[in-house]
Amino acid sequence: MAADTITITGGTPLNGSVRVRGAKNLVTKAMVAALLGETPSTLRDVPKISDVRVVRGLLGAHGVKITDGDEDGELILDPSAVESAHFAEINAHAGSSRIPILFCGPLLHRLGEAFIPDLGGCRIGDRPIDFHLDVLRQFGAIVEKLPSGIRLSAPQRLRGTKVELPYPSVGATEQVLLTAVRAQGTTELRGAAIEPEIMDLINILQKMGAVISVDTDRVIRIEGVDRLEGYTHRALFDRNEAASWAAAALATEGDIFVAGAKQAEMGTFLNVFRKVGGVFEIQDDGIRFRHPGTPLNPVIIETDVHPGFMTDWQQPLVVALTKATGVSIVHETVYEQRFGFVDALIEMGATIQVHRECLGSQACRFGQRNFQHSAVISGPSALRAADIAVPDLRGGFSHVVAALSAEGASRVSNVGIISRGYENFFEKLTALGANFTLEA
Ligand SMILES: CC(=O)N[C@H]1[C@@H](OP(=O)(O)OP(=O)(O)OC[C@H]2O[C@@H](n3ccc(=O)[nH]c3=O)[C@H](O)[C@@H]2O)O[C@H](CO)[C@@H](O)[C@@H]1O
Ligand SMILES: C=C(OP(=O)(O)O)C(=O)O
Repeated sequence: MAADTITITGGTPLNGSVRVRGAKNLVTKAMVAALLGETPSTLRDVPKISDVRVVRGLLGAHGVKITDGDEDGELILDPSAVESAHFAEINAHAGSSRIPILFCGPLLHRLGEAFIPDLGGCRIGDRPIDFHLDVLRQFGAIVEKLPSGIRLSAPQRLRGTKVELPYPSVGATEQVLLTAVRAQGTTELRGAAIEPEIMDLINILQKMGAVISVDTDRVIRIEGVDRLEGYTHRALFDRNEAASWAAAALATEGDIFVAGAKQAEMGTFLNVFRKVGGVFEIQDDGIRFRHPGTPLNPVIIETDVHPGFMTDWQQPLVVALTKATGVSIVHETVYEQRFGFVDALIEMGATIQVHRECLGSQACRFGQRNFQHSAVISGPSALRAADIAVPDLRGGFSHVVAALSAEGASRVSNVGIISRGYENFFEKLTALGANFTLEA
């Protein structure tokens, strides 16, 4: 279903079961890693989301042959005929994803050149790529800013280096990993991000023949090798999707079993879910999340890099916090502009104020810089229907959940963006008993 506007009649709790497959934030990078292998790779549990389609198109434009395997969600990626692609072709495929920047290291190793297209991704801050370009330069890449975009070249083999990131960026850490594994010599990365998706990417690279050790205090050491093989891997589950459905269960007073969710990668979320009053049951094949049937509690949260409270969990949870009795505070420390989505919630009757100050125990990078990055949510509020437009992926999920928990019929436009990160979103809503119609 490709409809972009949905009419939702709220008031029905979401009850039932949904299954999450491989994480958007791992699967797409695993697909890029296949470029590094001399032999084909097999990736399992790949969800049908638009970010996967974008990366598939971009790999195809570079000569990678991708076929579906026998199992549903299995991709075979054959990189034996990798070739350069033209700027126009790359830009045409780059779409709404941020992943194209991660092609740089593998393409520099294989072809000696790479182009960086216009990047997509959610507009929740400036999202510069300075860390990426700085580390690529440190490996020996030449970065040229041309009128048509950024071209990178590696006249000689890239060399291992000592890198220290100013902030534990997920993407820049992956950039270092995907570049260092085939560079000459050892790379030491300090200030690395250590999100579970990064650890799973390291698992994949190790299967390919890489030598990577994760030390204490955000230090990762990579010993470059001359050759990597293809891998076979089942992707880590999408903990961000799982957290979204958990928040939806709370906001709609429902009960949702998320098949495929696992405790280990969700510990920080589960603590907060419990503090809000949510009830969860860890089972062998998933986690059941439900509303307690009594009023929800307010909480104070600061988003942070792993093992902190993930920023991508914040937006869906805020909807549930509009229903809690008392004042909740969310201090967003990862992105400077991630509260645009609350305007729609306010229009629907939520009481939310957004502040420039750091309302938390840590002064973050955005304090004193005029970014509205702390939200104060006072509840409980009975939300009412409105006509709203989805601003970004998680904001979109939140808007849909707000409409599902509101009284009356809401019209939510631009819902197509939600397919960037949620597989079979409308089918899942139907399975959970949501009352909605899609505009043709
Ligand atoms: C596809 C993917 O995996 N997306 C995830 C990834 O995004 P992404 O990899 O883009 O996020 P980063 O961790 O790099 O960004 C974190 C912060 O660092 C800043 N920064 C980053 C790079 C840079 O060169 N310069 C710079 O200043 C960003 O503007 C942001 O404020 O990690 C984020 C943080 O967990 C998640 O919210 C995204 O879902
Ligand atoms: C911010 C997100 O993703 P991206 O980096 O792909 O925009 C997200 O998944 O919430």
